[in-house]
Amino acid sequence: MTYPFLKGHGTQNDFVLLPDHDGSVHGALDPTRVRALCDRRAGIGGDGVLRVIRTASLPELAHLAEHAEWCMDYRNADGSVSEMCGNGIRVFARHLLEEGLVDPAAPIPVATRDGVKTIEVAGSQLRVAMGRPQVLGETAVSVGHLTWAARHVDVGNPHAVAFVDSLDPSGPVGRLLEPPVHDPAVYPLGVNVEFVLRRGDRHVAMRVHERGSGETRSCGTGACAVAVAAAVADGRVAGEEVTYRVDLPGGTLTITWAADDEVFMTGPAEIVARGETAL
Ligand SMILES: N[C@@H](CCC[C@H](N)C(=O)O)C(=O)O
Repeated sequence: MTYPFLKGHGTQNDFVLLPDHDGSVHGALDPTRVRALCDRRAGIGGDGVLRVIRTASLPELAHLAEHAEWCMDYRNADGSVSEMCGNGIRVFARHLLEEGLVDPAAPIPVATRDGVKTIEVAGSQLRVAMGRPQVLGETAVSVGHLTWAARHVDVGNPHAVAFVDSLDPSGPVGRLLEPPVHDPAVYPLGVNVEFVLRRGDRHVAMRVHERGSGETRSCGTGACAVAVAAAVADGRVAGEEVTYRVDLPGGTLTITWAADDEVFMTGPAEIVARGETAL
Protein backbone atom coordinates (compact mmCIF):
# COMPACT_ATOMS: atom_id res chain seq x y z
CA MET A 1 0.00 0.00 0.00
CA THR A 2 1.37 3.45 -0.86
CA TYR A 3 0.21 6.94 0.10
CA PRO A 4 0.72 10.32 -1.57
CA PHE A 5 3.13 12.76 0.06
CA LEU A 6 4.73 16.10 -0.69
CA LYS A 7 7.89 17.66 0.66
CA GLY A 8 8.19 21.36 1.42
CA HIS A 9 10.12 23.87 3.46
CA GLY A 10 9.95 27.37 4.88
CA THR A 11 13.39 28.94 5.43
CA GLN A 12 14.73 25.36 5.38
CA ASN A 13 12.50 24.10 8.20
CA ASP A 14 11.35 21.07 6.21
CA PHE A 15 8.21 18.98 6.32
CA VAL A 16 6.56 15.90 4.88
CA LEU A 17 2.98 16.75 3.89
CA LEU A 18 0.40 13.95 3.99
CA PRO A 19 -2.83 14.73 2.13
CA ASP A 20 -5.60 12.93 4.03
CA HIS A 21 -8.59 15.13 3.34
CA ASP A 22 -11.26 13.05 5.05
CA GLY A 23 -8.98 11.43 7.64
CA SER A 24 -9.48 7.95 6.22
CA VAL A 25 -5.87 7.39 5.03
CA HIS A 26 -3.76 7.82 8.14
CA GLY A 27 -6.19 7.22 11.02
CA ALA A 28 -4.69 8.54 14.25
CA LEU A 29 -1.27 9.04 12.55
CA ASP A 30 0.94 6.76 14.58
CA PRO A 31 4.12 8.39 16.03
CA THR A 32 6.15 5.45 14.69
CA ARG A 33 5.07 6.31 11.18
CA VAL A 34 5.90 10.00 11.70
CA ARG A 35 9.40 9.04 12.86
CA ALA A 36 9.85 6.77 9.82
CA LEU A 37 8.75 9.51 7.40
CA CYS A 38 11.04 12.11 9.03
CA ASP A 39 14.09 9.81 9.14
CA ARG A 40 16.74 11.49 6.96
CA ARG A 41 18.40 8.24 5.98
CA ALA A 42 15.72 5.55 5.91
CA GLY A 43 12.76 7.84 5.23
CA ILE A 44 11.82 10.98 3.29
CA GLY A 45 13.39 13.28 5.87
CA GLY A 46 11.89 16.24 7.65
CA ASP A 47 11.69 18.29 10.84
CA GLY A 48 8.02 17.37 11.08
CA VAL A 49 4.87 16.12 9.38
CA LEU A 50 1.90 18.22 8.25
CA ARG A 51 -1.22 16.16 7.73
CA VAL A 52 -3.59 18.00 5.39
CA ILE A 53 -7.06 17.21 6.65
CA ARG A 54 -10.47 18.88 6.59
CA THR A 55 -11.10 20.33 10.03
CA ALA A 56 -14.44 18.55 10.27
CA SER A 57 -12.62 15.23 9.83
CA LEU A 58 -10.27 15.62 12.82
CA PRO A 59 -12.46 14.95 15.89
CA GLU A 60 -10.29 16.89 18.39
CA LEU A 61 -10.50 20.11 16.29
CA ALA A 62 -13.85 19.58 14.55
CA HIS A 63 -15.33 22.41 16.67
CA LEU A 64 -13.22 24.83 14.57
CA ALA A 65 -14.71 23.61 11.26
CA GLU A 66 -17.13 26.53 10.97
CA HIS A 67 -14.14 28.93 10.97
CA ALA A 68 -11.62 26.99 8.85
CA GLU A 69 -12.21 24.30 6.23
CA TRP A 70 -8.61 23.04 6.44
CA CYS A 71 -6.64 21.84 9.42
CA MET A 72 -2.86 21.52 9.86
CA ASP A 73 -2.39 18.37 11.96
CA TYR A 74 1.26 18.98 12.93
CA ARG A 75 3.72 16.43 14.38
CA ASN A 76 7.36 16.88 15.38
CA ALA A 77 9.98 14.53 13.91
CA ASP A 78 9.92 12.37 17.07
CA GLY A 79 6.17 11.82 16.60
CA SER A 80 5.07 14.22 19.33
CA VAL A 81 2.27 16.72 18.82
CA SER A 82 2.74 20.49 19.08
CA GLU A 83 0.18 23.23 19.26
CA MET A 84 1.59 25.22 16.35
CA CYS A 85 4.28 25.43 13.69
CA GLY A 86 4.97 28.83 12.10
CA ASN A 87 7.02 27.67 9.13
CA GLY A 88 4.75 24.68 8.71
CA ILE A 89 1.62 26.78 8.37
CA ARG A 90 3.14 28.79 5.52
CA VAL A 91 4.14 25.56 3.74
CA PHE A 92 0.64 24.19 4.42
CA ALA A 93 -0.95 27.32 2.91
CA ARG A 94 1.39 27.15 -0.10
CA HIS A 95 0.18 23.60 -0.72
CA LEU A 96 -3.50 24.64 -0.47
CA LEU A 97 -2.81 27.47 -2.94
CA GLU A 98 -0.91 25.28 -5.42
CA GLU A 99 -3.64 22.64 -5.37
CA GLY A 100 -6.37 25.22 -5.93
CA LEU A 101 -8.02 24.26 -2.63
CA VAL A 102 -8.35 27.90 -1.49
CA ASP A 103 -8.95 31.30 -3.07
CA PRO A 104 -5.57 33.11 -3.43
CA ALA A 105 -7.31 36.50 -3.30
CA ALA A 106 -8.89 35.89 0.12
CA PRO A 107 -7.40 35.35 3.60
CA ILE A 108 -6.86 31.62 4.25
CA PRO A 109 -8.03 30.38 7.67
CA VAL A 110 -6.27 27.22 8.91
CA ALA A 111 -7.20 25.34 12.08
CA THR A 112 -4.38 24.33 14.44
CA ARG A 113 -4.22 23.07 18.02
CA ASP A 114 -3.60 26.73 18.91
CA GLY A 115 -6.81 27.84 17.23
CA VAL A 116 -7.42 29.28 13.78
CA LYS A 117 -4.59 31.21 12.08
CA THR A 118 -5.15 33.35 9.00
CA ILE A 119 -2.65 33.51 6.15
CA GLU A 120 -2.44 36.08 3.37
CA VAL A 121 -0.43 36.07 0.18
CA ALA A 122 2.16 38.89 0.33
CA GLY A 123 3.87 38.93 -3.08
CA SER A 124 6.08 35.82 -3.22
CA GLN A 125 5.80 35.40 0.55
CA LEU A 126 3.06 34.49 3.00
CA ARG A 127 1.98 36.53 6.02
CA VAL A 128 0.47 34.76 9.00
CA ALA A 129 -1.52 36.30 11.86
CA MET A 130 0.01 34.29 14.69
CA GLY A 131 -2.09 35.53 17.60
CA ARG A 132 -1.18 37.41 20.75
CA PRO A 133 1.94 36.27 22.62
CA GLN A 134 2.16 35.75 26.34
CA VAL A 135 5.28 37.30 27.78
CA LEU A 136 5.93 35.32 30.93
CA GLY A 137 8.72 35.34 33.48
CA GLU A 138 12.47 35.02 33.48
CA THR A 139 13.90 31.52 33.53
CA ALA A 140 17.25 29.94 32.62
CA VAL A 141 18.63 27.45 30.10
CA SER A 142 21.93 25.58 30.21
CA VAL A 143 24.25 23.93 27.74
CA GLY A 144 27.00 21.93 29.41
CA HIS A 145 28.33 23.96 32.33
CA LEU A 146 27.06 27.32 30.94
CA THR A 147 23.75 28.88 31.94
CA TRP A 148 21.95 31.86 30.38
CA ALA A 149 19.00 33.89 31.61
CA ALA A 150 16.03 33.33 29.30
CA ARG A 151 12.64 34.92 28.72
CA HIS A 152 9.62 32.62 28.78
CA VAL A 153 7.41 33.52 25.81
CA ASP A 154 4.37 31.52 24.78
CA VAL A 155 3.15 31.98 21.21
CA GLY A 156 0.79 29.03 21.34
CA ASN A 157 3.75 26.75 21.98
CA PRO A 158 6.43 27.30 24.65
CA HIS A 159 9.74 29.10 24.11
CA ALA A 160 12.78 30.09 26.15
CA VAL A 161 14.68 32.97 24.56
CA ALA A 162 18.29 33.57 25.65
CA PHE A 163 20.44 36.46 24.41
CA VAL A 164 24.04 35.41 23.80
CA ASP A 165 27.30 36.94 22.55
CA SER A 166 27.97 34.39 19.81
CA LEU A 167 26.01 31.82 17.82
CA ASP A 168 29.15 30.12 16.53
CA PRO A 169 28.76 26.32 16.91
CA SER A 170 32.39 26.22 18.07
CA GLY A 171 31.54 28.78 20.81
CA PRO A 172 29.67 28.47 24.14
CA VAL A 173 26.28 27.58 22.62
CA GLY A 174 27.97 24.70 20.82
CA ARG A 175 26.42 22.35 18.28
CA LEU A 176 23.17 21.77 20.20
CA LEU A 177 23.25 18.02 19.70
CA GLU A 178 21.33 17.58 22.95
CA PRO A 179 18.35 19.60 24.21
CA PRO A 180 19.44 22.55 26.38
CA VAL A 181 18.55 21.94 30.03
CA HIS A 182 15.46 23.85 31.20
CA ASP A 183 13.41 24.10 34.39
CA PRO A 184 10.72 21.38 34.16
CA ALA A 185 8.57 23.30 36.64
CA VAL A 186 8.38 26.16 34.09
CA TYR A 187 8.07 23.91 31.04
CA PRO A 188 6.40 20.65 32.12
CA LEU A 189 5.74 19.70 28.47
CA GLY A 190 9.23 20.63 27.20
CA VAL A 191 10.35 23.78 25.43
CA ASN A 192 11.79 25.22 22.24
CA VAL A 193 15.00 27.10 23.08
CA GLU A 194 16.22 30.08 21.04
CA PHE A 195 19.71 31.59 21.29
CA VAL A 196 19.74 35.15 20.00
CA LEU A 197 22.47 37.53 18.88
CA ARG A 198 21.86 41.24 18.33
CA ARG A 199 22.84 42.33 14.81
CA GLY A 200 21.54 45.91 14.76
CA ASP A 201 18.52 48.04 15.46
CA ARG A 202 15.49 45.68 15.38
CA HIS A 203 17.66 43.08 13.68
CA VAL A 204 18.66 39.79 15.35
CA ALA A 205 20.05 36.39 14.42
CA MET A 206 19.09 33.16 16.15
CA ARG A 207 19.64 29.44 16.40
CA VAL A 208 17.01 27.11 17.81
CA HIS A 209 16.78 23.73 19.44
CA GLU A 210 13.22 22.56 18.87
CA ARG A 211 11.28 20.35 21.20
CA GLY A 212 10.74 17.06 19.39
CA SER A 213 12.93 17.87 16.38
CA GLY A 214 16.40 18.91 17.62
CA GLU A 215 18.32 21.82 16.13
CA THR A 216 16.53 22.99 12.99
CA ARG A 217 17.50 25.61 10.41
CA SER A 218 14.49 27.75 11.24
CA CYS A 219 11.51 28.00 13.56
CA GLY A 220 8.66 30.39 12.79
CA THR A 221 7.09 30.40 16.23
CA GLY A 222 10.63 30.71 17.63
CA ALA A 223 11.28 33.79 15.48
CA CYS A 224 8.05 35.33 16.81
CA ALA A 225 9.08 34.58 20.41
CA VAL A 226 12.52 36.07 19.74
CA ALA A 227 11.12 39.28 18.22
CA VAL A 228 8.74 39.66 21.17
CA ALA A 229 11.54 39.09 23.72
CA ALA A 230 13.79 41.56 21.87
CA ALA A 231 11.02 44.15 21.73
CA VAL A 232 10.34 43.79 25.45
CA ALA A 233 14.07 44.17 26.14
CA ASP A 234 14.11 47.22 23.83
CA GLY A 235 11.34 48.85 25.88
CA ARG A 236 8.34 48.45 23.54
CA VAL A 237 5.35 50.20 25.10
CA ALA A 238 1.80 48.89 24.85
CA GLY A 239 0.15 50.02 21.62
CA GLU A 240 3.44 50.47 19.76
CA GLU A 241 3.99 48.61 16.45
CA VAL A 242 7.49 47.21 16.00
CA THR A 243 9.04 45.10 13.25
CA TYR A 244 12.12 42.89 13.62
CA ARG A 245 14.25 41.18 11.02
CA VAL A 246 15.13 37.70 12.31
CA ASP A 247 17.97 35.88 10.53
CA LEU A 248 18.05 32.11 10.89
CA PRO A 249 20.49 29.57 9.47
CA GLY A 250 17.90 28.76 6.75
CA GLY A 251 16.75 32.27 5.82
CA THR A 252 15.10 35.42 7.11
CA LEU A 253 11.68 36.03 8.64
CA THR A 254 10.05 39.40 9.27
CA ILE A 255 8.08 39.68 12.49
CA THR A 256 5.75 42.53 13.31
CA TRP A 257 4.26 42.97 16.78
CA ALA A 258 1.29 45.19 15.99
CA ALA A 259 -0.30 47.90 18.09
CA ASP A 260 -3.18 45.59 19.05
CA ASP A 261 -0.62 42.99 20.25
CA GLU A 262 -1.18 40.57 17.34
CA VAL A 263 2.07 39.11 15.98
CA PHE A 264 2.49 38.76 12.20
CA MET A 265 5.12 36.53 10.60
CA THR A 266 6.11 36.99 6.95
CA GLY A 267 8.34 34.57 5.06
CA PRO A 268 8.73 32.20 2.13
CA ALA A 269 7.33 28.70 1.67
CA GLU A 270 7.98 26.17 -1.08
CA ILE A 271 6.78 22.74 -2.13
CA VAL A 272 9.80 20.96 -3.61
CA ALA A 273 8.71 17.37 -4.31
CA ARG A 274 5.78 15.02 -4.47
CA GLY A 275 5.46 11.27 -4.70
CA GLU A 276 4.12 8.07 -3.19
CA THR A 277 5.46 6.44 -0.04
CA ALA A 278 5.00 3.01 1.49
CA LEU A 279 6.14 4.25 4.92
N1 LIG B 1 9.31 24.52 13.53
C1 LIG B 1 8.15 25.06 14.08
C2 LIG B 1 7.76 24.70 15.49
C3 LIG B 1 7.37 23.23 15.59
C4 LIG B 1 6.84 22.82 16.94
C5 LIG B 1 7.85 22.83 18.03
N2 LIG B 1 8.96 21.95 17.79
C6 LIG B 1 7.15 22.48 19.34
O1 LIG B 1 7.24 21.32 19.79
O2 LIG B 1 6.49 23.35 19.90
C7 LIG B 1 7.89 26.50 13.72
O3 LIG B 1 8.30 26.89 12.61
O4 LIG B 1 7.24 27.21 14.47
